[in-house]
Order: sequence, then C-alpha cells, then structure tokens
Amino acid sequence: MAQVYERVALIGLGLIAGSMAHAMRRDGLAGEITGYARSEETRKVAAEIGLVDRVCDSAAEAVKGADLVVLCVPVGAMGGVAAEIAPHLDKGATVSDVGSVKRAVIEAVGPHIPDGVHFIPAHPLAGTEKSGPRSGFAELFDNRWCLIVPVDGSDRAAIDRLESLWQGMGARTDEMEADHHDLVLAVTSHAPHLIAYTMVGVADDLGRVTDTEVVNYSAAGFRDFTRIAASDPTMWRDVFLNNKDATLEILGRFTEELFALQRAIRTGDGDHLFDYFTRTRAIRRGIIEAGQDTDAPDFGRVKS
Ligand SMILES: NC(=O)c1ccc[n+]([C@@H]2O[C@H](COP(=O)([O-])OP(=O)(O)OC[C@H]3O[C@@H](n4cnc5c(N)ncnc54)[C@H](O)[C@@H]3O)[C@@H](O)[C@H]2O)c1
Ligand SMILES: O=C(O)C(=O)C[C@]1(C(=O)O)C=C[C@@H](O)C=C1
Repeated sequence: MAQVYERVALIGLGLIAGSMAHAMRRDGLAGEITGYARSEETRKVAAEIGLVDRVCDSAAEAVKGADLVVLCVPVGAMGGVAAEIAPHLDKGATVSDVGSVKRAVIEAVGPHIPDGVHFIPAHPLAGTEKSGPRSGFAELFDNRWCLIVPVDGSDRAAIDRLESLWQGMGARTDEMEADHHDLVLAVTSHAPHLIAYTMVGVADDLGRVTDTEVVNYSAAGFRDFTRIAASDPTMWRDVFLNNKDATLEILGRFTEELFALQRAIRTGDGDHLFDYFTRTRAIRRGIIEAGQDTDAPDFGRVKS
C-alpha cells in the first residue's frame, strides 16, 4: 500500500504505538515516524531498538511538521499531552488517539485542538496484556476492528485518510458515536476485565487454596483470566475512572444475573442454568459464524 502520511508522530511509545510503528513500516504507510514518551527509560529503549525513525526529547519536537499525531498514552494523560502539543501543531494536521474510552478523551483533548487542525478519535480493538516499548508487533491489528469516532464537524477527507492508514495496518474500520462506543466497550471489554481482575483477586485471597495450587492446577478459563488480569494497572485504572457510567450500568446488570444464577445453584434449578448456558453458547457460535473468532487457527489476514 502507498504512503498515507508524510510524517507521523506517536506520543507514548508502548504496546499500541510500537505496534503501529511496526505495522506502518511493514507496509510503507508513513514517510517518517517520530516518537516521544514521558519516561526517559522508555525513550532510551525505543531509540536502542529503532522503534521509530527519530525519538524526540519533547512532545513539542515530535509533533513539529507532522501531518498525523497519534496520542498513545493512558486515557487519563490525554488532556495534558494535548495541551502540551497544541501550540506546535501544523495547520492541516490530524490529531488522533487510540484510547480505550472515547467521550472522556474527546472532552479532555477537544478543547486544546487549534483551528485548522483535524481531531479524529479512534480505538483499535486489539491488544495484549503486555505494555512498554518492546511489546509491540506488526500483526497486532490484522483483521481486528478499529473504531473511528468522528466529532462534530470532522472533515470527511481527513477521516477517510485516517481510515486508510488503519486499513493499511491490517484493520477493518467502522465509525461509531462516542457514547455508544463507550457502552459497547463497557460490555465487550471493560466489565470483562474487571471480572477477570476480581476472580484472580478472589483466588489470591482464598486462604484454603494455596498460591501454588492456583498456579499448578489453574484450568484454561482461569488461566485466561490471569492473562487479562496481568494487564497494565495504569491503563485500566484510567479506563474505569473515565468510563464510569457505562461500566457501572453493565456491572449492575452483571450482578443481577450473577445473583439469579447463584440462586438457581442454591435451589437446584437446573432448567435455569441449562437455558442460560444454551443462550450464551449461541453468542459464541454467532461470533464464529460471523468470522470474528480471531483466536481460530485459520483467522488469516485479509488485505483490503
Ligand atoms: N493495551 C491494550 O490492550 C490497548 C488496546 C487498545 C487501546 N489501548 C489504549 O492505548 C493507549 C496506550 O496503551 P498501551 O497499551 O500502548 O500502553 P503502554 O503502557 O504500553 O504505553 C503507554 C506509553 O505512554 C507513555 N506515557 C504515559 N504517560 C505519558 C505522558 N503524560 N506523556 C507522554 N507519554 C506518556 C508511557 O511512557 C508509555 O510509553 C491507552 O489509552 C489504552 O487505553 C490499549
Ligand atoms: O486481548 C487483550 O489482552 C485485550 O484486553 C485487548 C482489549 C480487549 O478488551 O479486547 C483491551 C482493551 C482495548 O481497549 C482493546 C482491546
């Protein structure tokens, strides 16, 4: 695929920025990639491994001359970074982000974006439990969705250009309104993470089952929970603090259903359990039939 942007600046050099850098290089999507991270150690590692073409000592320097700036920092840090880079943005440039929450990011970043600069929030639905400059890889976005969340007055040509970049990096793109995005993600990502964190915490607290037993005899489902519960604490603290309403709504419903299942177990209501599990199995089958099971061995990359 041809070059989409001349100069891309990545602010924050962790899993997502690193994967973007690898994917952009794989397909020659950016002329030059600059990068900045707050931590000196991260900048040092990024420079050592050649993660981007130029690691800069300030966010201001990184965004100078960039036609695309992508904020790849924890959700709670987005507003501060936007304020820092605002005076140094070129007219006609696009500022985007990859934050897991959209309404709070739009509210924190939007007011800092100068006239003549496009602001187009985005969220790639792909990740791992790893973080930091060494954790990225080019294939992370292959065949995964990237949701584009245009704000009022977003320029169509600028949106299309950003979508081309994500498609070039292997993703499928779709557009969604910010509040709806936050509700959908509360169901599909944020509440499940909290449940995984809780289950692993319960196992850790249970005096009658030793840590060694948990490690040695963990069944596949629990092992998946531990992978998710190993995710970055800063990132996930910020997700929950910034998607409060939607997450609390979904957790409220979760608690109600959990109580109903708990009651069915206590009262021996096998029909309730059987019907419930039949319904949930259909969801899994729907995901597979829709070709969305990215863990399946034949889930190859579809080039757009
Ligand atoms: N990890 C995932 O699964 C995943 C998936 C999709 C989207 N996201 C979102 O992407 C963003 C980045 O997540 P990640 O997984 O790449 O995290 P990460 O921890 O791997 O990287 C974050 C980077 O941001 C830097 N940073 C933190 N505060 C900063 C600041 N104030 N100024 C400059 N740099 C700063 C850190 O030094 C680090 O380089 C988050 O907003 C997260 O919600 C994460
Ligand atoms: O696979 C994982 O480790 C993830 O948690 C990735 C995951 C998800 O919930 O699917 C996590 C947060 C995001 O914002 C997007 C993707």
